[in-house]
Amino acid sequence: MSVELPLLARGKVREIYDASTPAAPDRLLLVASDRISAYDHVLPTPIPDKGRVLTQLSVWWFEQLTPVLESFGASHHLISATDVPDDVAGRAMLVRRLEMLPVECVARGYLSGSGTKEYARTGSIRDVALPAGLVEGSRLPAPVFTPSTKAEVGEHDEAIDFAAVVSAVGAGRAEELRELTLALYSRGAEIAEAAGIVLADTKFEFGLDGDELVLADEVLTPDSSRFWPASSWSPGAAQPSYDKQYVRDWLTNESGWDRTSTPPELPDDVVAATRERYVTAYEQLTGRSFA
Ligand SMILES: Nc1ncnc(-c2cnn(Cc3cccc(F)c3)c2)c1Cl
Repeated sequence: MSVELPLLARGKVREIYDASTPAAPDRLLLVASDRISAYDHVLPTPIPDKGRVLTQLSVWWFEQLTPVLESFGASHHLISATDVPDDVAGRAMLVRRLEMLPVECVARGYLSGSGTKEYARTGSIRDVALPAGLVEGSRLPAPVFTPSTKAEVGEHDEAIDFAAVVSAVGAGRAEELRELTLALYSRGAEIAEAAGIVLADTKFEFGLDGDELVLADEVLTPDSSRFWPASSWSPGAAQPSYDKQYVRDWLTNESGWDRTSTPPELPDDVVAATRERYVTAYEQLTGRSFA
């Protein structure tokens, strides 16, 4: 793939390019690859169309969430998902370049992953006390804002408390981030639930355009969120991932991989089933067929 623009950053499964021109400065191109990561490793086998499905899902969510953003006097960074280079058609977004805020804005509606461990130790998540008796996969009484700092490439994000957010962005902006994060999550979870998908948690990134708060990055995709099939939701154990479970199960039960060396290639049937999960999630959520 040869996007003839200066590469600014490369994530595990995405790249970001400088798309500014003298006529249109302060623009970036966010490109989603077909790469998939599991157990903190980028796998060698691409999932055909994963980049396109997740990009088109973000585009659709930007449309759905615009009323929530506007109610906060905020906006999103998407300029165009069609005015992009041919060789990344459908899997790239032309966006406004923002001054990114140094906070990963995570909202959790369910107990899972690091949240379960924190709850087991303290009976709460950050500064939010929770009822006793919750287990892995339990729905929380109300969604919780659990911010973290952006880690260096390859490291895990580090949990921070609300006071640290205030230190980073000021009290007013911190409160706005928490309220907007929770409102966007709640709207997303409501739409997902109607489509048979549990949106267990998600991570938003925001930036500033002048003094305006802007929703950035990818939004409510299975890479930035935990998607669980509602039909199999059963608190008390780790919930199956809507999109990555075939890959995780094969890697754990069939491949013999030791989870430290370079991961093996995926078999064709696991690739095909995983592609189908991404397409199905898109079609169930949006009601649109994936071209
Ligand atoms: N609108 C924006 N303005 C300024 N910066 C960003 C920005 C920087 N980094 N990221 C995360 C990321 C997205 C993809 C590939 C990567 F390597 C990293 C997003 C954005 Cl989205």
